[in-house]
Amino acid sequence: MERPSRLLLVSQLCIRNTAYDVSLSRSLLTWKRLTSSPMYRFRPNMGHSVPLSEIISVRGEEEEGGTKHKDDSSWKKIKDRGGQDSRQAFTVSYVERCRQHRWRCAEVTFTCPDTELCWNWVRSIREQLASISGRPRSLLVYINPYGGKRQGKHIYEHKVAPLFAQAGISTQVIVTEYANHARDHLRTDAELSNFDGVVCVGGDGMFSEIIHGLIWRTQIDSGIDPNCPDEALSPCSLRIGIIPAGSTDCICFATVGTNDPITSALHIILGDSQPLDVSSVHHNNVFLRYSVSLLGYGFYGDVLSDSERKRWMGLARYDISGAKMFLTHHYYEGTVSYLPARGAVGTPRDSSRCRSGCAVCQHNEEIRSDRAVKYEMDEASDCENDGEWRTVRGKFLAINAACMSCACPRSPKGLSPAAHLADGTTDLILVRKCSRFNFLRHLLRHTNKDDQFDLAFVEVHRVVRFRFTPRHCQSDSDLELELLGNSKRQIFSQICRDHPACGCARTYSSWNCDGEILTHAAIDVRVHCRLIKLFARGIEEPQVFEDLHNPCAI
Ligand SMILES: CCCCCCCCCCCCC/C=C/[C@@H](O)[C@H](COP(=O)(O)O)NC(=O)CCCCC
Ligand SMILES: Nc1ncnc2c1ncn2[C@@H]1O[C@H](COP(=O)(O)OP(=O)(O)O)[C@@H](O)[C@H]1O
Ligand SMILES: [Ca+2]
Repeated sequence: MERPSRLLLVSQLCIRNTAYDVSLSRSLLTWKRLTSSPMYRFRPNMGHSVPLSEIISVRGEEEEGGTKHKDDSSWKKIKDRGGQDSRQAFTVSYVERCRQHRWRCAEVTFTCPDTELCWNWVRSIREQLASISGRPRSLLVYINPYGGKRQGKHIYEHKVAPLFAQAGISTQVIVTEYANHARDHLRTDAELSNFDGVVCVGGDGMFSEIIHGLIWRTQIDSGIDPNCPDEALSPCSLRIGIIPAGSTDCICFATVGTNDPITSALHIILGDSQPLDVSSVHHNNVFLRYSVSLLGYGFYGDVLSDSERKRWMGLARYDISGAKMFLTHHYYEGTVSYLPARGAVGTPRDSSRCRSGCAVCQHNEEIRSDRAVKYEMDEASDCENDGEWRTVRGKFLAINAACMSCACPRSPKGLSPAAHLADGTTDLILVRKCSRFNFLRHLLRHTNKDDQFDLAFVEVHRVVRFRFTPRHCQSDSDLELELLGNSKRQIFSQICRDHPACGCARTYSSWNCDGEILTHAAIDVRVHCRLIKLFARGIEEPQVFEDLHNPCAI
């Protein structure tokens, strides 16, 4: 057969005793059934192509009596029915897309007429895989054994470790022994130069530990003071992988489209890279925390504070605390000041969504860096000089900021469906005091197709920085009246008296910062564009023809 110059290898090989034309180029592995067989002459021959970038591994294979013995180091002979060595075979593992953004590892075994040809195929595919840049060879893995349903260790050992081993990735695994173990290890002890990335097995709280360790370490190594809210932070070079094993798994869901451990492991193996915006939170020029997903005061802060006392309930704690906080219907008074995102493409009310290779994120990153070069100053001073602070005062049921959509199984479109992962902005959502019925309408819209912002008491702004100052003394007698005024409300105030720690009679709420409680109510928040990178690629648009050929997708 004539070999076109762009192809590295072309051969006739067999898949399950059927002959195929198989070719390898620098970007694709393709196999197409030979049509010479009369049996197949009248059937469509679509062929199958796998991008090299989606091949996980190639290995030699030995089949004996129906049992496969796998050997990664070399190809092996396949015995025919009479036990004679007759053919050689190799198996290619690759990514197959299933429903709802899930990926699986598919395999195809090619048998070859002779040893040398088989060796040639294995070697050529391995050479091409080795030339792909960005695939991790060595990872530092932290497992929270107590996250979510306490399945972190099991998930890692049974679903993830075998895939990493298959892809030739070496790992150092640390099962955490206490809260902030991973954060502190990353801050000071970990020898990071030995690794191409860090993986966390757990939920949003565990991921938060990892970013706090990595960002802090990067700033200290770069001589940057993390306590100064105006400092431009240095981006982290190590990528982070999330194996979801938590309760909400919002960061994984919003960056991959699913909270499936195998899918996440495959994104890590392929070496995907997705930059993420990070907000820094300060109080009186003292650093408090970083946030990548939800920063919520009022409703979400109260739900988290209440749910932490119900950890023993597992995942149901958020539903119970959510219902309770909805009934208490607490509002908080204060002032929100914000700096709108200037010149950025996109608004929180857009119908388009941030997807893999998002043009809005790319555009906004370009204008941001152009502006930084033009003014020769860091982003903050640039914005502060040119931007115009706006102020909103009032009584709020919730003040939320979402750096990303915050999509999660509980709310598949998220808190701010049109927010972007890496555009340098956060969506500031202000839910003013309203009736319980209206608040319920707003909440329910997080779970259906209706627009949760299309309500008179909700406003949303795309911002690069904001501050919140709570009203210091609750002199307003409204609150008392709300709680004690009529018999119906006394029922709710009773709930509060029975649970004094729930904060129902307080002036202040706390902030829910990616699932961690911040007790300071007055905060200064600034978005740092693309401060960290994940082993992810953003949510992929469904492929139109994918389902026709892929049994796993149907
Ligand atoms: C009547 C139906 C109401 C449905 C409202 C649904 C709105 C859900 C939006 C959820 C956004 C979640 C953003 C992510 C938050 C997580 O960081 C945090 C901690 O997660 P984890 O570490 O995995 O436990 N989760 C929460 O704060 C839970 C919020 C649940 C609110 C009901
Ligand atoms: N070994 C440990 N023991 C106790 N807490 C831990 C441990 N490792 C991590 N944590 C803490 O557990 C909290 C919840 O973890 P996470 O993995 O996010 O689970 P969930 O999604 O169920 O909240 C985080 O705040 C994290 O700091
Ligand atoms: Ca963003």
